[in-house]
Order: sequence, then structure tokens, then C-alpha cells
Amino acid sequence: MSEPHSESASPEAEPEPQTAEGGETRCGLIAIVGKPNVGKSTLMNALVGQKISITSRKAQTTRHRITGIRTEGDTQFVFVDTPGFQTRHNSALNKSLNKAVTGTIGDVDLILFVVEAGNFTLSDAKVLALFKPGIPALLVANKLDTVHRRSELAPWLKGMQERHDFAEFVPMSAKNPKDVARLLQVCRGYLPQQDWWYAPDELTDRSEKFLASETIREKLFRLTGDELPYSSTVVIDSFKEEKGKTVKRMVRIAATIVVERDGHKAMVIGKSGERLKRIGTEARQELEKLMDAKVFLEIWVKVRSGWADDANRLRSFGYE
Ligand SMILES: Nc1nc2c(ncn2[C@@H]2O[C@H](COP(=O)(O)OP(=O)(O)OP(=O)(O)O)[C@@H](O)[C@H]2O)c(=O)[nH]1
Repeated sequence: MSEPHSESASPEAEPEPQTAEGGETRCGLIAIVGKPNVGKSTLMNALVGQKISITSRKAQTTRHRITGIRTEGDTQFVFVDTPGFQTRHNSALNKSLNKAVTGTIGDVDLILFVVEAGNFTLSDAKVLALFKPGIPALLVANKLDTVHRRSELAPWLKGMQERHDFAEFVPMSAKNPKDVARLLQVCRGYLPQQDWWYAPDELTDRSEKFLASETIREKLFRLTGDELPYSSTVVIDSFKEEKGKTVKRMVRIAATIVVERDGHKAMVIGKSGERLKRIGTEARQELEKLMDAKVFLEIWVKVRSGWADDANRLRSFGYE
């Protein structure tokens, strides 16, 4: 099994293998997969104990493979949140998102297959069809809090058992801390005994620059809702750390929101620039907490029609 990709790794940052008190350590890679909007990123953030992956009501909010790390007791859990797998749209962007899912599934110790409890659609079945034999998969029946007739869950689970040889069923809500703690314990049992890959206080292998673009994208998606079509993205033009006289860290970020059409640009900017201002304020406040720094954020909006179908543009915008 290969070690996960780390974009910020440097030889000095390489952690010394750690040994938990009393003996062996455990460590392993856990993929979180499922169709769009089932709660994968919400679950990953809850499992890590901090927000690493952005979430919104909009389907396919997650667009990258994102690693979240949790070290607890003798175990280091390395979670990989993946984009929601879907075959409805065939753009270059969607192909890239699906590749992030298929590339992850074959090389992990455990799969968390997230579905909405009591629900199984053709889109779920398409994700399940990607699973390889030999890698244990847990059925995470999420959003249990929205199921009113719990009695209907038993026959549903029985049906799910017939679809795949799941190692275990975990009905839960990603918004319930007790459920999340229980899932963490279940995951532990599937991780091999080996040295940890990251320092115990590391939470992600993604850079602050990456998290900045994701945070702006989350605010963009949340504050425009269904109004703004899915094909918009955020590019960080510059990310500079400056020495502050009064604060310990100061970060200056310039970003561009890329949209497909002039009408979308007007939508993002809003009446008298109000919406763009709100996107900027909410993103800045969240980034200041995340980076423990004073943040200056400048956001522009540009129209680039057809970007989501242009492989070169996708690459230049940071898609794998
Ligand atoms: N009621 C309820 N809502 C949840 C739960 N988990 C997630 N959600 C909501 O479901 C929506 C989608 O959550 P995400 O975590 O963005 O879903 P995702 O599967 O990562 O979505 P994609 O990016 O489309 O792949 C959000 O509005 C969450 O707040 C849960 O346990 N209960």
C-alpha cells in the first residue's frame, strides 16, 4: 500500500515514527465515498474533529481528494474525502472528479460507503460497482436523524446485505458526536499495526492556500444556492505571508471567482456588490480562525466560458 500523497511535505517535516504508550501503533487509509450530497464531507470533518472539507447543500461541492488526519490513542486515522461520484454529466470537470474517486478506492485499508439511511438509488449502485474485492467496506447509513420510521430500516439493511458483502453496518448521523465516536472505534479495528505517517498534531496534507480557495468556494456556493450553476470555481492568484507589527501573522490573499457567463458574474457580485462583500467577509472570518492570522482578502470575479470542459484550463485551476 502506497503512502498518501502530501503536497506540503518537506524532508524536515517528515515525522519521526511514533510509538503510543504501551506498544504498537496503528495507522491506515480510510476512503469516504458515495454519491453526491449524502454527507461525506460533513462526516469527514466530524471524524477529524475540525473542518477540513467544505460542505453545502449543493451536490458535488467536494471537487478534490482531501486528506483529514486524526490521531487518537495508539491510532492514526487517515481519511480521504472524495467528490460525489456521478455519471449524469460528462464534462472534463466531472471526469476529473470521478477519477479522484476511482483512483482512491483501490488503494485503501477501509472504505466507508456513505448512503442516506433507508435509501438506495441507481447513483448509489454505480458507486458500489467500483468496489474491489479484498478491501473491507462499511455501510454508513447516514442522516439517521431524518428517518421517521425506524422500523423500516431493518428490512432495508437486509436488502443492502444482499447487494454487497459489507463488513459492518453503521446507521448514524454525521451530526451526532456519539455516533461519530462509535464509528471511529469501528474503523480502528480495520487498520494495520504500523508506524504513523504524520505528526500527531497534523490535521491535513493540504496547504493553507488550498484551504483558502476551498473556503471561498464554500461561501460562494452557500450564498448563491441554486441560483448559480455548478460550473464556477475559485483560483488563488497570490498568497503572501507578511510580517505584522501588531499581530503575529498576517496573510494577504488575492483570489478570483471564475464563472461561465456575464449573468453569473452579476449574480455573484449582487446588488451594489453586497453578495460578493458577504462572501469575502465570511471567508475571511473563517480563514482567520483556521490560520490563526490576520487575513486580508481581495476577490475578483471573471468570466471564462467553457472552462469546465477545457482540460488545460482545469489543470491551470488546480484540478488533478
Ligand atoms: N440531517 C442531516 N443532514 C446531514 C447529515 N450529514 C450531512 N448532512 C447535510 O447534507 C448536506 C450535504 O452534506 P455534504 O457533507 O456536503 O455532502 P457530500 O456527500 O460531501 O456532498 P458532495 O460534495 O456533493 O459529494 C449538507 O447540507 C449537510 O449539512 C446528517 O447526518 N443529518
